[in-house]
Amino acid sequence: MKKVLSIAGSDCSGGAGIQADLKTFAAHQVYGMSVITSVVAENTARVLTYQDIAPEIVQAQIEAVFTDIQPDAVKIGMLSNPETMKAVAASLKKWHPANIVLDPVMYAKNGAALMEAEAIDTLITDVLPLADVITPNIPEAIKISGQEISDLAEMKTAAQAIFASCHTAVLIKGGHKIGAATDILFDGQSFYSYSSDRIPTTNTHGTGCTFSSAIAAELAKGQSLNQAIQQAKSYITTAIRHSLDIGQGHGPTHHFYELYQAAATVKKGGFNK
Ligand SMILES: Nc1ncnc2c1ncn2[C@@H]1O[C@H](COP(=O)(O)OP(=O)(O)OP(=O)(O)O)[C@@H](O)[C@H]1O
Ligand SMILES: Cc1ncc(COP(=O)(O)O)c(N)n1
Repeated sequence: MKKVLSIAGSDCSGGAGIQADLKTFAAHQVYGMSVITSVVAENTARVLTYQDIAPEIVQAQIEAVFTDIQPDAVKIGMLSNPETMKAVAASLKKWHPANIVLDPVMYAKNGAALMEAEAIDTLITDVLPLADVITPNIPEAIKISGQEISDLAEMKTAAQAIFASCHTAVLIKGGHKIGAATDILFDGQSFYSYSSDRIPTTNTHGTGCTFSSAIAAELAKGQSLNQAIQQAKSYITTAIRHSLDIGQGHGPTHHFYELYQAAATVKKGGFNK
């Protein structure tokens, strides 16, 4: 069985962070592991507060995993401060795992900050270059690139600018744009586009976490980056289509193996909910 590690924050309400990642891994039938970077007191509507795990404990968790089990892919989510970023970067340099997918989490769906504003420089210089692909949403891509993004052409320009600074493939997610949910990948040479109709729902808590974990699971299974994103795009679209009306804010995406199978069928053109 393929093994995938998530290094991310904990969402006690179960929709985003480590909890979404482990559910996604289970649906993909890969063995999931977790290194917790921060404990976030949050629910579908708001973030109350969070407490970061000490950097040496983050490193010790990574050490515990890698001295025993070699992950086939690593997904990285919430890293709220420069010290945690540096600790994770040092561990990645030590163990140099294959297939690192980094979701540069800055805000929760409701707008609450999950990364300190001054950590952006460390993110860009120390962490992004270690990933194989990064998956910013539009507000995150604006912060990283320093460019405005209001349409697909500007998504492409921003992806090129981000690639120029970190030499890592960049997948900018269009979930925050009006219109179709179109994501753009720039791998340093070519652009690829992944699109689905926008599903009319506010139940999108954890979409970014789910998508990046699905990409990591597919890379662990040996798919190319383009294939992995195609499969993961079908999975996130299906998980949003079946999202749950739980809680008073943005309900969570839904995960189970049958959804993964259904998503695989969508890709072949046969599944139509
Ligand atoms: N309403 C929607 N309908 C269809 N696809 C969507 C919708 N919202 C988001 N997506 C897709 O979900 C994936 C995650 O994108 P999104 O921009 O929501 O990530 P994110 O903002 O990082 O998520 P989060 O805020 O949960 O961290 C992308 O493939 C995006 O196109
Ligand atoms: C621990 C953690 N990590 C990431 C997110 C972003 O996900 P979302 O924007 O869907 O709330 C989150 N809310 N909590």
